[in-house]
Amino acid sequence: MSEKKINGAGLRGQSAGETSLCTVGKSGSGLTYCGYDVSDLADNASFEEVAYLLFNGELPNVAELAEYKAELFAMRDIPQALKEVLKLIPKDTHPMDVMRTGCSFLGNVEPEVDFSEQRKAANRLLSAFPAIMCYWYRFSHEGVEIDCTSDESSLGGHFLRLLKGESPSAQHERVMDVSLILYAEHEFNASTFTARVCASTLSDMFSCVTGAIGTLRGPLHGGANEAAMDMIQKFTSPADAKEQMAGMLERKEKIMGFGHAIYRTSDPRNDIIKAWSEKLAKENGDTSLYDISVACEEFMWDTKKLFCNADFFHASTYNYMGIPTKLFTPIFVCSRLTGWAAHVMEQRSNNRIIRPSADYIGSDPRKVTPIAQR
Ligand SMILES: CC(=O)SCCNC(=O)CCNC(=O)[C@H](O)C(C)(C)COP(=O)(O)OP(=O)(O)OC[C@H]1O[C@@H](n2cnc3c(N)ncnc32)[C@H](O)[C@@H]1OP(=O)(O)O
Ligand SMILES: O=C([O-])CC(=O)C(=O)O
Repeated sequence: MSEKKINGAGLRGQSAGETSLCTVGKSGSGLTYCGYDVSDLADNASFEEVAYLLFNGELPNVAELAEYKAELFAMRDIPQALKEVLKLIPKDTHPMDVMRTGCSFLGNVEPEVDFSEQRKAANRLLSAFPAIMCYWYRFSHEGVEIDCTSDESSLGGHFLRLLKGESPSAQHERVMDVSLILYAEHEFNASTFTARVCASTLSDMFSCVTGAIGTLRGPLHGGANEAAMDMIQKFTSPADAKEQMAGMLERKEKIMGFGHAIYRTSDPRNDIIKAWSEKLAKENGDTSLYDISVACEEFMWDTKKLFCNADFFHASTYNYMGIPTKLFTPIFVCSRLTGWAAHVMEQRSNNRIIRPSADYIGSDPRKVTPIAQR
């Protein structure tokens, strides 16, 4: 294999278009949605307000939010045909593959016929994703065919209710809301860029989102929250974490949940989700997972100057809320759908097909040797 080239690889540092949705590593705490700092939104808004903001460019007033939530509420159930498809998917399938199939199938039975339906398609997916995930999970793991509707007023609460079959505590509902806000949007990250490339061919919303789900699945992107959980669960104590991580670095293994393509010294989402992890740990009475996570953070900073990204403390936070590890990345999907769909709409509003060039590094021109002589 040729030596790895870093300069210019991964399009790093190159602008690939314009957006009015988000800045990363520029102003405020380092992450803004439509001009609002993410920490301000996490403290003072709900996920539905953030979804409205991303789709409309402005935060809703009381009446607009009530109307929007009623619209989402009415679309939470999924068609029977989709339930039948979900029932066929085996238990050991990765839930991200279930989300991908669920999204794609919904696009079969409720297609976005033309772009005048783009907002409806986006809201439909936003409302239906918790049901797609939980219907499959509860059927394949517990043999239960759940009711996909609930009277929980927030999408985060609705998801927890479908997952556990009971109303979540106000605190768990709030943590889920904050988590969904933190994951909602992040400029031209890999999955969003996938969605925009797909949109630039004038494809439909369901295709754009299906492609984005496949991209988010990888452990270098959204899949890192699940991978981080798998890692910290293996550590028996803070000291053991440091020792084992030293070995991983020596073997040149990637430590999931650390580092970032754009941020250089910290990810502004980390402080927020880390504080919730600590709060939940104390209330849980067993802080060991949190303490191990803090040891990992210290070790990575001291040895490599690498910091926790949004995914790392999400692992312990979700774990303290009793969420199964394999559903961590699908929750990211439920949130990031808002960013993806907003970018699809933005791409469509000023479109040119995305088609960069490549530097050719292959063979010089040559002739085909007849097959018998090769
Ligand atoms: C919500 C999100 O998607 S946030 C990202 C989630 N992903 C992860 O947590 C996976 C772990 N992290 C990584 O793999 C990387 O930091 C990425 C993919 C996030 C960013 O990749 P890049 O932009 O190439 O990172 P960057 O240029 O800062 O890294 C350069 C070097 O730092 C080191 N490095 C960066 N992150 C890590 C890490 N987590 N563990 C060990 N070494 C690392 C590597 O030596 C890397 O060089 P190499 O992989 O080419 O040998
Ligand atoms: O921006 C990135 O490259 C990855 C990321 O943090 C995100 O998508 O939230």
